Amino acid sequence: MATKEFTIAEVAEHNKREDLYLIIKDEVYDLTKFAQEHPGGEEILVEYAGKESTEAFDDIGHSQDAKDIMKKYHVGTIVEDERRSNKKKQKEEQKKSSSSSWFSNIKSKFF
Ligand code: HEM
Repeated sequence: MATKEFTIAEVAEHNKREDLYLIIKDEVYDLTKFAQEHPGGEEILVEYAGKESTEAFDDIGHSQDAKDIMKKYHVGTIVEDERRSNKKKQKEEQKKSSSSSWFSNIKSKFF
């Protein structure tokens, strides 16, 4: 089955309780129906609606059960260019973070 590809901006439009998508590890989930049943509560999912939620998901240490449930709500994948696993993008982000060191932050305040 071909999976649908989404841009991050497209997922961001599904940011409401009645229309709730999340990104976890470059995969897109439609949790509109599941949110009410979520053992961690509906509110937390609404808070992350339309957003990248990988760290939040991993930090909780979700069980294998949770990982099985999420497969049911999978609706697609992030387009290759915007994936976190995209090596080119990782390099660009490294560059970005190294150029915003404490020194360049201070420098930019003065010059
Ligand atoms: C597809 C996405 C998700 C599924 C299927 C899911 C499913 C579950 C399940 C089954 C549990 C019960 C505990 C367990 O089995 O691990 C749980 C707990 C929880 N989840 Fe999620 N979850 C999802 C996404 C998220 C996200 C994105 C967050 C945070 C922003 C979150 C926050 C929590 C919290 C706070 C708990 C309660 C943990 C506790 O009581 O100790 N969940 N979730």
